[in-house]
Amino acid sequence: MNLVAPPAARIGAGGLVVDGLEVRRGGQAVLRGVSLAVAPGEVLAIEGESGAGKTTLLRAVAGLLPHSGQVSAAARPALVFQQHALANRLSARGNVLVGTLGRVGFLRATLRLWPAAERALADDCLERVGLAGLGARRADRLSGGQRQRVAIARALAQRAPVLLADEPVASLDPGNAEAVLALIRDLARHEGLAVLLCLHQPALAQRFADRRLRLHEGRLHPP
Ligand SMILES: Nc1ncnc2c1ncn2[C@@H]1O[C@H](COP(=O)(O)OP(=O)(O)OP(=O)(O)O)[C@@H](O)[C@H]1O
Repeated sequence: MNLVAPPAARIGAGGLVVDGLEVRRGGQAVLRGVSLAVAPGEVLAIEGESGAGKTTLLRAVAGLLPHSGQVSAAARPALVFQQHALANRLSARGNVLVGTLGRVGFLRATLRLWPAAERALADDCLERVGLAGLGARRADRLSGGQRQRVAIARALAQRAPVLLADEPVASLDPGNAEAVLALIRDLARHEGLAVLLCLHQPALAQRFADRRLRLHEGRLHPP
């Protein structure tokens, strides 16, 4: 087993524990018994060359890929992707409200009958990511950095205890990349989120993550 974890006492009810994760894609073993743990308030960065299996790891942890092994989290993790995956025609607030779908229900969401409390939460999430006042702006009229902040606000609106972020700054310029990673780190610290993120750039991982691991040949190693 490839167990790389902080002291067990640090993993509270809100953290993430992955044990013996195995995933095959296209007939090949991509993950071969990956185990890790992320405590609430902690940022764990996964590095690795292209094709190492970083996206596969996050998608399996999110329950989006068939796998064997155990994934334990208090609730379904929230996901932030490299390409934001925002609905362009919706406002920033509308995109954040999508994060509340699990509570509000598809029918009310389709009719845009969002409860006042969820609208207030969406505005609060936008404020927490530094976008107060931009709630009404269409997503396709936001900058790349602002769009990634909306994606993070949408994840916050899910109220998930675990945030999975796949190359969240790959499409951003260096200044925006640092600002978004600082935001993710601060949200972990102040709101107790357990954050598992994939990053290409070791220098950024070194600056913004509490711990780093490298995925190589299907297993986790020290960086
Ligand atoms: N849909 C798929 N079907 C079959 N094999 C796949 C599929 N998606 C990815 N793979 C393979 O799984 C392996 C891991 O891919 P993955 O996308 O997880 O790597 P990655 O580390 O995220 O790469 P990158 O940094 O380039 O995004 C690769 O060998 C890839 O070719």
